[in-house]
Amino acid sequence: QHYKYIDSTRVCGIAGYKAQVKADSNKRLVEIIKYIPAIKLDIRYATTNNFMHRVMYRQAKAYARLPVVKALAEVEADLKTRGLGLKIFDAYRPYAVTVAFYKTTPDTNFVANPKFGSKHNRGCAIDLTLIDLETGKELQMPTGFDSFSKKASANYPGATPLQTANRELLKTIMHAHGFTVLPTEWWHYDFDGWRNYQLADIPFTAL
Ligand SMILES: C[C@@H](N)C(=O)N[C@H](C)C(=O)O
Ligand SMILES: [Zn+2]
Repeated sequence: QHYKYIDSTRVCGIAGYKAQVKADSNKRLVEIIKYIPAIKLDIRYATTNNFMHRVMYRQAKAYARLPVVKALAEVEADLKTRGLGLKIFDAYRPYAVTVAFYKTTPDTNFVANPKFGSKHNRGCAIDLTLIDLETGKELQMPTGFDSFSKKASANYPGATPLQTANRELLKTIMHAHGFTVLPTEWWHYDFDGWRNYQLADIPFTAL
């Protein structure tokens, strides 16, 4: 496979991925819901309700590397004691989708540069928010998902006290379990060990 923005040796396809998993089973991309059954999914890129206004995924599924999902399970357990849960908007994202995003929205504050790829392409980034377990409703945050604006900044100072408290609670719990927030997007978290995982361009249907 030839890529416009990156040397193709830096992006693995299904054969390379299978070889990596054979050598190290922690490299597996696993379906998050199989490990965290109570998690809610709203996979926007499998719908037209996203900034591309196009269906980008053929399946509404969320995958991530096994250690990422184990860390997320700890987050979920921690939140459960507070009556809260998680809703996922996106997780592993094939590299080709990042390229498509960048072609329409070449703003690297909000869309990864395909020259470097996204942590999503490594199966090491999650876009998510908090929900109330009793009502199933999202907690109020400063903006909606993929609102590409200054208000989406992880430290935006102008949100209401409730929105700020919710955003900061998410940040505190995610940071305690090995994730770091993206400064420009309150909903995007990178797994701290992301360097150990290669960029991948494998459709969900092949996993
Ligand atoms: C597109 C948005 N949801 C996102 O994930 N942005 C970051 C910067 C990325 O593409 O990695
Ligand atoms: Zn993201």
